[in-house]
Amino acid sequence: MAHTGTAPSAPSGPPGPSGPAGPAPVVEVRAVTVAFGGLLALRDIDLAIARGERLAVLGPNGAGKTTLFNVIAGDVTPAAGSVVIKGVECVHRPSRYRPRLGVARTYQKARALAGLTVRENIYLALAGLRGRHRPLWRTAADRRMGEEAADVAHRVWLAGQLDAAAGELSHGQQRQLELGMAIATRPDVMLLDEPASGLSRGERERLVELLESFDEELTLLLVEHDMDVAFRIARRVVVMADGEQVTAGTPEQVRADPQVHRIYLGTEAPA
Ligand SMILES: Nc1ncnc2c1ncn2[C@@H]1O[C@H](COP(=O)(O)OP(=O)(O)OP(=O)(O)O)[C@@H](O)[C@H]1O
Repeated sequence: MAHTGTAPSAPSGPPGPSGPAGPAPVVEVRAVTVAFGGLLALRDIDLAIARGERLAVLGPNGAGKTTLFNVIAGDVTPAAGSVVIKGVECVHRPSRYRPRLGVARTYQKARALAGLTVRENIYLALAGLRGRHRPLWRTAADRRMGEEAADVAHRVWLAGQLDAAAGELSHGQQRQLELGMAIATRPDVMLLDEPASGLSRGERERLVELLESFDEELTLLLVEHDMDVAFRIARRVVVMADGEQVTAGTPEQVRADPQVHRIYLGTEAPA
């Protein structure tokens, strides 16, 4: 079985319900196998994520990172295994069920509607949270929604852009809006799909600072190609290759692991 490590708050004992080993993980992936035809994209993967963890999944192309992410997000149903979120078995529940369990995700490609303002896009996320489908002008007339939207924008450093069209924002600001639309759903767990992709160096720096500013109770799982970004955000890093875990540990441990250098970077670890 490919163990991808145990959450730091539950250092001993198998992943499972709350007990002497510590609080139950907020997300548990148990013995998950995903097959695409004859290809095993994930092989018997276990992963336990504690509340408030900052976890990055790294690995070369085709390692299975996105597939693991999609299994947790409910976009891929495994051939075997289970996904338990806050104690609820949800491997066969579709992705639209995840927000009810406090799980939000971001996408590599911006999902915000370019013709709407930052405020209006956040309204859409807030309305989705409440399961309401009502015209935007009615939402805009709701003072409490207005205050909430302003608060969300403030939390993702877009307070000054509330009335700007999403399509006119810089790439980095669009990523901030994407995070804001996820934050608006008041998640316990945020799944970040390559949050740094396509960003300039300065924008990546800002992204790291923004993610570090989030409430420490918020659990972050990111799949990221940019090792620098991943190592700075994550407190634990899981490295995958060929659908299996290669290693897991703190960024320092993973950075120094010769296996990682061989398999992931194709080089030897620096002396
Ligand atoms: N929908 C699919 N149908 C068939 N094969 C797939 C599908 N999705 C992924 N795969 C295959 O599963 C394996 C794992 O892919 P996955 O996208 O999870 O890897 P990854 O680590 O995210 O790679 P990358 O960094 O390139 O995105 C790859 O061999 C990929 O070609």
